[in-house]
Amino acid sequence: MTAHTLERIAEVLEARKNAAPESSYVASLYHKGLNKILEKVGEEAVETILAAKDAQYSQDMTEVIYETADLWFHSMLMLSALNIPAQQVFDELERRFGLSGHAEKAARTES
Ligand SMILES: N=c1c2ncn([C@@H]3O[C@H](COP(=O)(O)OP(=O)(O)OP(=O)(O)O)[C@@H](O)[C@H]3O)c2ncn1[C@@H]1O[C@H](COP(=O)(O)O)[C@@H](O)[C@H]1O
Repeated sequence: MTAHTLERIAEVLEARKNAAPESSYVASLYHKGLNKILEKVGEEAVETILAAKDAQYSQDMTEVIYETADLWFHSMLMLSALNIPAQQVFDELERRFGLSGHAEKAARTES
């Protein structure tokens, strides 16, 4: 996957806003509403954490990769439901690129 893949997913999520709920998983979640989408984000976050915990002992990364993909996908769906362009998150990460986390936190707490 590249950043381009996330951009393509964002485009599909936007297009699904006009789709019938029974025709698509994404459309069905839009139809159920933001609370259901947030529930899925929470569920996928927990599943990712559990998979990561197991992976450190088993050294099998398959599940953690699968669950992280679910988490990223549902997080993008959350942004889309709130009409936040995924590009704004890409821009924020780009802005932070090369900036140490410690320096970034110091800049935030000074202002
Ligand atoms: N990347 C994904 C993607 N990742 C995960 N999922 C779905 O997310 C769900 C994950 O939920 P769970 O693991 O809890 O499984 P579940 O039991 O099916 O879910 P629940 O019934 O419990 O809600 C599964 O149904 C997956 O199929 C995805 N569904 C869609 N996409 C992308 O979105 C596009 C549009 O999808 P549709 O709207 O369905 O055409 C697709 O072409 C993909 O690119």
